[in-house]
Amino acid sequence: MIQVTCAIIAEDGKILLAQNRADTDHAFQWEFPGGKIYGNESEEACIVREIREELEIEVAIIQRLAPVEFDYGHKQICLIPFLCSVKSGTLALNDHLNSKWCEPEELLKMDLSDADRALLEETNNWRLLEEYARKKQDNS
Ligand SMILES: Nc1nc2c([nH]c(=O)n2[C@H]2C[C@H](O)[C@@H](COP(=O)(O)OP(=O)(O)OP(=O)(O)O)O2)c(=O)[nH]1
Repeated sequence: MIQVTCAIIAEDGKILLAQNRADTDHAFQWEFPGGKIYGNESEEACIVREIREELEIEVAIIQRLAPVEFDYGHKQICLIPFLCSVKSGTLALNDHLNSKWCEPEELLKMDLSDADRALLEETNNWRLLEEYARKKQDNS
């Protein structure tokens, strides 16, 4: 089972999605940015590193949500989501084709990777994501 962390980054009531490049496993699909845990790296160190590498953004971790296990047939992943806020940086696309800030409801209309859809279908994850997006709107 491949351990993968992903960041649910909220700003102004919206959540950041990143689109996979054509040469990747889930070409053109949208995902929460993140990546595989290396060696004995902690989940938290992994997500902070991945977002720094991929998007040139420094994030603060707000909360770990429930991981989902997903079987793609040729690979099994455990996707570990973290609610995150932006500390600093300007969004760059070092690894992705595109990015999009989405209202929570809009996320569900996107062509998401299957594991990400499963993650959002967990009622508790969805509730916490919506609450967090709303809070980030009120703060802005
Ligand atoms: N980053 C990320 N990967 C996801 C998500 N959903 C999902 O099924 N995946 C899959 C795609 C890949 O098979 C795997 C993550 O691999 P990756 O290529 O993003 O990780 P990485 O940056 O560490 O990759 P690399 O060093 O091997 O190139 O998990 C998601 O929301 N975010």
